[in-house]
Amino acid sequence: MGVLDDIVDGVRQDLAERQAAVSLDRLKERVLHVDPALDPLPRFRESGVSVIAEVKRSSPSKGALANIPDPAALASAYASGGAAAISVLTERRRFGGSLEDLVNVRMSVDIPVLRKDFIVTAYQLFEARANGADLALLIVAALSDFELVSLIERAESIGLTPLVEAHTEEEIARAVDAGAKIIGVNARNLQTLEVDPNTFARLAPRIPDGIVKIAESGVRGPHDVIELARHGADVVLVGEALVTGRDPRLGVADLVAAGAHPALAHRA
Ligand SMILES: O=P(O)(O)OC[C@@H](O)[C@@H](O)c1c[nH]c2ccccc12
Repeated sequence: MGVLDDIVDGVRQDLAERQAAVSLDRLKERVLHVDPALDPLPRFRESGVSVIAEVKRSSPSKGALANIPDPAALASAYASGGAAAISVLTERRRFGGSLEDLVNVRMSVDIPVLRKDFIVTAYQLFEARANGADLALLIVAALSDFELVSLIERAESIGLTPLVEAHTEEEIARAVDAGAKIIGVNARNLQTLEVDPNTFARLAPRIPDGIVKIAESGVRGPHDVIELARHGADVVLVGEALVTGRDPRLGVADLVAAGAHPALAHRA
């Protein structure tokens, strides 16, 4: 069994506890009363590479990365550095996240917020929206085609924008067929946790025009952003380099600056 299956097992156990505590009907009721979701697409489609900055305490590959006593303060710093959106890891066992982190980040910024988790049921989408998320991650490798299509449709029906993550050519085809409007190419293989820095360059040509292309994982700094821009990235999603870096605001600002000149960068 790969790492992904292990993680999803743990996620299902935690989920069962939350489902016992809060009914789906209760969540649906809460969804009716939250502020409407923000649409991230216009900003993602602007010229230049947008940056999604991630609140990430630890990871299965590296263990503890950063303390992050105040995720809201970190998110505000990211926003003032020019982030287009904030990603919040809400998975508890391996990433040290929580829905509370999501709520705190939501209250501190007015840009779109992504719930980054291992979403396998509609319940988690309602949770995401009830707690203020604007986007939700859907990982192709963790879902059947039927689940993927259903979760995309359900997400959109409650105003959540799905970010559909793929790591192989086949997964990209599945994401496209399922109707994804935003595809994240994860350079990390979630079964082995290895990062292949060429993944985006290799797979981006398989993503049809009109679909937003996000390069995820292993982005270390401005140089990588320029390289990914040359290969057609609209957005980069960065966690580790920002949470372990010196200054989150400046860290984001440097990445944004590197991605700001696509006219030059795209001329591969
Ligand atoms: O910390 P990095 O290497 O910058 O990566 C961020 C993000 O891509 C990574 O956290 C991630 C991508 N897809 C995921 C799915 C689940 C959990 C985490 C992830």
